[in-house]
Amino acid sequence: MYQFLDDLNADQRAAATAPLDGVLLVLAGPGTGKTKVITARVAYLMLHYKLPPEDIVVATFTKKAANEMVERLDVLLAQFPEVDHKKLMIGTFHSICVRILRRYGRLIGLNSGFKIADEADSRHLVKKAVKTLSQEGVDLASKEQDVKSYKNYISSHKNKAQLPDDVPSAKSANHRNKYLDIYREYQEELLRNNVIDFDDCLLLTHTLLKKHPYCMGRVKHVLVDEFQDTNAVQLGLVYMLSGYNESHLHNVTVVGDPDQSIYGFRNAEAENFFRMEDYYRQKGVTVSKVSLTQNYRSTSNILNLAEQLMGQQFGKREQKKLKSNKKVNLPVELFSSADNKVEAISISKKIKELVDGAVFRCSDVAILLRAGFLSRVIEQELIHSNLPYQVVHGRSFWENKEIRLMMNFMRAVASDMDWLGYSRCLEFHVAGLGPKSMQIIEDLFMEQRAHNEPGNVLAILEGIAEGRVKGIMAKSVAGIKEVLDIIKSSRKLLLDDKTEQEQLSTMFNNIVTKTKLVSIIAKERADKHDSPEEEIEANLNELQNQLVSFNIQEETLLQDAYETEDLIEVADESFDALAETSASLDKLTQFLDSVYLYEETKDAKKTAPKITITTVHGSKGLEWPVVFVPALCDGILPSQYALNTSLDEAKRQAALDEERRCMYVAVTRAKERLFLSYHHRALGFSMGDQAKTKSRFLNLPKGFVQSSKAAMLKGPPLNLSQPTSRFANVMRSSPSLNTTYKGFQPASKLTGNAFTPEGLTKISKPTKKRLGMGRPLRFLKK
Ligand SMILES: Nc1ncnc2c1ncn2[C@@H]1O[C@H](COP(=O)(O)OP(=O)(O)OP(=O)(O)O)[C@@H](O)[C@H]1O
Repeated sequence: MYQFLDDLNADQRAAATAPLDGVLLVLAGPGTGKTKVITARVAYLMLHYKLPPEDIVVATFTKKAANEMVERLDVLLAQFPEVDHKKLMIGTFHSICVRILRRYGRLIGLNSGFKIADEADSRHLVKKAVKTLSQEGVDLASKEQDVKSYKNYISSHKNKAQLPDDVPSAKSANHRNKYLDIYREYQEELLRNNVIDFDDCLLLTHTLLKKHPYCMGRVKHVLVDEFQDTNAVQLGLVYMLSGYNESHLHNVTVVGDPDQSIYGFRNAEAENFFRMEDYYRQKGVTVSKVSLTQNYRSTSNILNLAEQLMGQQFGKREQKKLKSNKKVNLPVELFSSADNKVEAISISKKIKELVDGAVFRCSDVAILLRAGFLSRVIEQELIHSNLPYQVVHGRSFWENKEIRLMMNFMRAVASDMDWLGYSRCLEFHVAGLGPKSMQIIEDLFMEQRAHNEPGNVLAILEGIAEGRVKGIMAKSVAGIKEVLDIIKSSRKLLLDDKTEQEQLSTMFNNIVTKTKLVSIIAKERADKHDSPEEEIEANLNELQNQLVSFNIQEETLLQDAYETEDLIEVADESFDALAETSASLDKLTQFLDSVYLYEETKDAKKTAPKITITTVHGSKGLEWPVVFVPALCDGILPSQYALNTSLDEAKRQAALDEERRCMYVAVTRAKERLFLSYHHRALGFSMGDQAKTKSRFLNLPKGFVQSSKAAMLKGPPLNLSQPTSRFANVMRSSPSLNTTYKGFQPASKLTGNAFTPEGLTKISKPTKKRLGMGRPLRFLKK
């Protein structure tokens, strides 16, 4: 009927074309085409059942997955120009919720110009809540560790859809729950500061839809990808989004694989499949299930190993019988090395062998790591071997000081209501601005907020600059004037008669230059590096790239006039409050939102031919012909936490099961070749070398892997004093160290460093040092 259905096998087609009404659960193993099916189903819903795209909600696990789905739809629907799939409400749960809150948040007292709090904001506000309660006489510990446990308490309740009043102990008057007091005070702080935290994106939408379900009353179908990683609030959101439109009640499609549930630390619950089934059956809704067993990705050796691994699971699990369609079936290789450096050398040699044999290209290869810190030693060896690679960033990139500061300056440029963003800029840039002066400014802002105004930090700072506020030292007033100049001049640049990309990049450079960010942070790091500018500039270039190349998400669903009169009023007020002065400012705001929602904007698969290094969590939903999973040692995979004997048995087993699923996700990314490895010593830790043992997950019966002892470590010894030009070539191709975007001047140019749009001209000592170059490696000295 539709050509795209011809590309599906019978089970896949049954899922894609299932009846519109009712609940469809697609439970299937890795590589069985779940993504393909959900995409085809969306197309089918629009074409066959004529559902308007703006009435369909599609929740994906990452922004990347949403983009990929839209691209696939571009192809599937090429012959149907009448269907505008760009209007789909598609994105991560968090981004969909933020869009809903921006539009209707007013109904629950939220200001539409809210910002999303980052880790630092949220920690700061917890500390503030503790301070306020302590001043009221509550005895509270306030060490970093305590703050962390307060945050965990808050987050775990938010993930169960419990606001302070919903926490069970809130109803018992018998004892005072200090944690709950902090939670309550923290929520007030968020509101006072006009920010919401990461968990609130979901929780507040949940609260909104509970009270005002008609807001999203036109939704006709809800689809969720990677359903095994949803938490209780997300499940509740699915119920609500699909539970109001009477003509399309409870129309839901979810796809997923309980074996790939690896977000337990964010309270994801793989049992949601079964909960959902029970919930709808009790409501008398038809629930149908389709399972997919044909695997199109991996060889049978890879599939057998994966199944064997999951057979060790403590928890209940149905056996999977996946069939491979691959003709060539090479063994999975396992090798052990004396230490992590030998392991890294073995990996780069093996990659060279595969690439030189012209069987694979570098872009066919991925190295998947349990934790980001494991990449350093591997990067070093890839550079030595002249192998181009890219590191797909984890959270750590966003935690660099220069990145956090730039983000705060951009937050201030984007909104005058963002006191937390402004306060970090003031702390950084204004000399002599002590806690007392900061308190004066904060009090003025809070006074505005107490009068139900959104708050305007810029106006307060202007008041100070004009001498209308007492108590701020003259030296600080001069600094405040500079901050005002940075913000105002940056905004002006966003209105210049230039392309959007040029506006954003000149705005970015303006902040870098006027704050003297590079030299100030470099000075702070001088004791750790010989010349840290290079690393700071590389990071800033990367941030600038991400900003300029950011893809704005269409918000059509929420801009359509389908609402009742009351809702139109709410939405219009929100729109007025958000009335932006330029498209670039709009884009800046969306970019900031996406970063605070931790949505990686760079696409791992779309860059030049390079080896990908990423974490297992970052590899979800992706596939490569060749996959290496190194450092399979107890304490790494499974992580130390899961081995902690002080945990009670049930918790320890659950943690181990989650770690095992992590390994399952890693190995099932491989299409043709899979290389597993471990080492006996980890070198180069500040506490000294560490002895390591083989991961318990590798205790497999004979025949599943082909073992060797660092057998690949052959060939000429590595020359560690290679000419710098050789490094330069590699550095040029490594975006993690130097990226440029066509059409704008890299931030590094402003400080005249060795970066050029073409790449690095030399590797300086600090970079070598960061990557551990320039000193003989221990194992070679032996
Ligand atoms: N019917 C089919 N015919 C040919 N190739 C297919 C078919 N279905 C899926 N594939 C291919 O199989 C691979 C895996 O598909 P997809 O990424 O959709 O799987 P998945 O089930 O979402 O995997 P995972 O859960 O591991 O992320 C892709 O390369 C896809 O193009």
